[in-house]
Amino acid sequence: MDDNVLSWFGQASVVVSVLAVCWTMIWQNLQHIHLQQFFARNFNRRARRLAAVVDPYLSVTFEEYEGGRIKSSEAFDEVKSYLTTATGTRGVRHLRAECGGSSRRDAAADKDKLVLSMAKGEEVADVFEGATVWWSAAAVAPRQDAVPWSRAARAERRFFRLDFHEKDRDLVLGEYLTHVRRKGREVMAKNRQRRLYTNISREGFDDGFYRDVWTHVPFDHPKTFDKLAMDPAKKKDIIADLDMFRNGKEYHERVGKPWKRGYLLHGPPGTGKSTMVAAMANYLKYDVYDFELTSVKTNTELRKLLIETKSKSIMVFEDIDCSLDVTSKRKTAKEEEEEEADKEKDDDPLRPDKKAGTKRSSVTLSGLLNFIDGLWSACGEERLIVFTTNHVGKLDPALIRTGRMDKKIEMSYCDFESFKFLARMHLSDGVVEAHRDKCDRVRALLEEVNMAPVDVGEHLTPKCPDEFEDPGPCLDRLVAALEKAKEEATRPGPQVDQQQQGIVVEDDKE
Ligand SMILES: Nc1ncnc2c1ncn2[C@@H]1O[C@H](COP(=O)(O)OP(=O)(O)OP(=O)(O)O)[C@@H](O)[C@H]1O
Ligand SMILES: [Mg+2]
Repeated sequence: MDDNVLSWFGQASVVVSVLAVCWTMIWQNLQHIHLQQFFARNFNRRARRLAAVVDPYLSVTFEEYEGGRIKSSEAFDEVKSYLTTATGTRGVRHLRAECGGSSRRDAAADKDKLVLSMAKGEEVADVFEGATVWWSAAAVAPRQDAVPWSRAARAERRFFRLDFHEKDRDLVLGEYLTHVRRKGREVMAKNRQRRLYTNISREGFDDGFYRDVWTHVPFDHPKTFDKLAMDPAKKKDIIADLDMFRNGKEYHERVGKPWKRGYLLHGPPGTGKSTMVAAMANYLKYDVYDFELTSVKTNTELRKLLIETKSKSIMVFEDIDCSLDVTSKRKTAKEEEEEEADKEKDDDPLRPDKKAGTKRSSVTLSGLLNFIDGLWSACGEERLIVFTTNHVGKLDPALIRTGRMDKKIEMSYCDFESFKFLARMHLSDGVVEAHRDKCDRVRALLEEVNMAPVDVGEHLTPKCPDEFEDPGPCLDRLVAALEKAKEEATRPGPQVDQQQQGIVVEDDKE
């Protein structure tokens, strides 16, 4: 009996083994005629059908970051803005409030306006052409095992989720989402608060892929072109150039050029370079990204900052000659690679020799050149890059060649036309005519000595309420200051730089 059972088991195991081998061979051959996929597909379809019966709802998520957290998602921002509309927040019990129009020049009603959106964990229903959809705001908590110095891993991942019935699939994924994005963009334009961004330095704990590579305040600079003293023809020329740029989408597409333009503003201190940037931003209604290069440690970090800038913006590099070595002989690619690797090591917070508080800008000239017109410079559109400097002669020619800096504007000392403009702005419209003698004296002195508009403006500023009524003392102060400057300039010793009067605009047309 025992022997029989054993032999039966033996035979059965042989049969099973043979069957297994046969099945493997047949299965492998079936792959060639795609039957395996056919079975798999059929099975999946059945599983999906079963799931659809149990749960007929589909969902779409809109994550805050795309491209491996490199770039914030436009779709996320559009959905967020869409959900701030009355439809988007109806029935929501917990709302988030942010300031709307905050400009000093906004009407009082706009100034008090709050933009309301739903808080995390809330859900809201929306109806579109008879279909009901549900939006919810959620966030995934940071990983518990996240390395302490990795901000990306430590930051929560926010997203919006859209749920809808399968029968509305085409309507929702087609028309509804297009409607949401379009409406969201409209709301963004309406609530748009212009911003001044800065890249603050985070010593140690920063891997750069954090959502806050830029921090910002509302951009509320009061300077406009009609408050900027300069040759009217030159001003008109700059404004026309900005208009051409703003309306140049089609042109840039046609010639296959990234939609950006470089401006170099150079001239002595106090001649209005930074003021010009503010006037440009106000004219174009763009945001301003103020690049503090001394806080940027590597070329890679500079690229991350570039990626995180938005369209319709001005990227400013103030005093570029002071921020990094733009005059040195360029290094070989290998030298730069080694230097970059060294800096990456320097940034490691766990490095024992890392000294807190040591600060250095290690962006190289080639890093900056790549920033301006390398491959990455084409991500994003409608952006101006502005460099300002007091010493244009110190800059490497490659940095300011046409294509990188398309328009070069020299800001110079005050001439008589600029003086008249400043006098009318600071004092009154008829001041030049009412004080002809004093103004003639100013004219003669301005032909002999250099004075920056900032100083002329300071002397002309009334120092007490009476001086608004009688601007004579302001003009006297200016005459006295100019005479003193003339005396100092004629005294034996180092010669004062006699720069060309007025504001000179050189234009490198493409
Ligand atoms: N051309 C100008 N028209 C009107 N105001 C001017 C002009 N130039 C300078 N100012 C005034 O002088 C002040 C300083 O100007 P601004 O900061 O623009 O000079 P800058 O050229 O950027 O100087 P720096 O080279 O030191 O950075 C500002 O408050 C501005 O209002
Ligand atoms: Mg300046």
